[in-house]
Amino acid sequence: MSKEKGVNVQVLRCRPFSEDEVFTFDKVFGPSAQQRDLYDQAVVPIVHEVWEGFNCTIFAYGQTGTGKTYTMEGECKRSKSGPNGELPQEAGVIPRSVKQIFDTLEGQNAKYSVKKKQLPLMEDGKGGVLVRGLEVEIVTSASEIFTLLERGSTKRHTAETLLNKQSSRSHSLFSITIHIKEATPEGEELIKCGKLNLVDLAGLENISRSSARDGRAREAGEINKSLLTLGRVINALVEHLGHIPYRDSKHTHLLRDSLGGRTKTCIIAIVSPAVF
Ligand SMILES: Nc1ncnc2c1ncn2[C@@H]1O[C@H](COP(=O)(O)OP(=O)(O)OP(=O)(O)O)[C@@H](O)[C@H]1O
Repeated sequence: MSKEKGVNVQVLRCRPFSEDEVFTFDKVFGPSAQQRDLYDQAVVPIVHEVWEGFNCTIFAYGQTGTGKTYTMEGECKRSKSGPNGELPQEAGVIPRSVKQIFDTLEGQNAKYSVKKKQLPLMEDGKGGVLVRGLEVEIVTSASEIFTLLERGSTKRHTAETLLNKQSSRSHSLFSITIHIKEATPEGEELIKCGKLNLVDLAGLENISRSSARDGRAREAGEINKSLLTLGRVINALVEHLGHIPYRDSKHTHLLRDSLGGRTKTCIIAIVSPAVF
C-alpha cells in the first residue's frame, strides 16, 4: 500500500454491473471464499499498518442483504471459540482484528492501552443524524471487547427488508485506538498511536423494487443519500480533487476521521447476484 498522503482504496468481493461496464479491483473473492481468506489476504496487512501508527479504515459497502454485517461481524456470537481461544470459522473482520491486535500485544509483552467504541449512526428520517450511546471504554483483553461488541450489536436498529430479514438500518462504526509505548535506542520514551476504524454501512436499497413504504421508504432514502455522499467524498479523494465534499454529509466528522489526512482506506464492496 502506498504511504502517499491521500486515500488508498481497495475494492473486494465485487463484480461488474453490466456487460459494458468494467471495474478494477485489487482482489476479488468469490462465493466460496471463507471469512479467513478475506481476512488474511485483505485485512492483516491493514492491521499491521495500524501497528506502525497509521489511521486505517475499512468500509463494508453494498446493497441490503449482500453480507456486510456477516463480513464485518460474522456469526461468532452464536458459535463458541475453540479451546485455545481460536475464533470460529464464521468470525468476521471485527473479531479477527481484535484477536490479531491482542495476540500481538500479548506476544510483545508490551505496555498498552486500547480504547474501543462502537457507534450506531442513524438517519432520523427528518434530515438529522442520531448517535446512539456514544461512549469510549478502555479495555485490556479481547474478551472484554467481544462483550462490548455484542452489547453494541443488540442496540443496533434493524428492520426487515425484502432482501434481508434482519437488515441493519444504521451505519455502525467500530473504532479501536492503540497507544504503544516504545523506547528509542537513545532511551527516549516514544508513544505511537494507531487507529483502526471498521465501518459496517447500512445497506443500499432500491426502494421501488423493495416496496418499502412510508417511514421505511424515507429511512431507505436517507441511507441511500448518505451513501451517495460517501461515494462522492471517496471519488474526490481518489481523484485528488482540491475540494473534498465532507460537509455535504451529515457525518462530516466521521468521514474526516475515517478518510481524511493520511488515513489508509479499504472498501469491501459486496455484491450478490441476488440483487440484480
Ligand atoms: N458469505 C456468506 N456465507 C453465509 N451466509 C452469509 C454470507 N453472507 C451473508 N450471509 C447471510 O445472509 C444474510 C444477510 O447478510 P447480512 O445481514 O450480513 O447482510 P447486510 O449486507 O449486512 O444487509 P443490510 O444492509 O440489510 O444490513 C444473513 O443471514 C447472513 O448470515
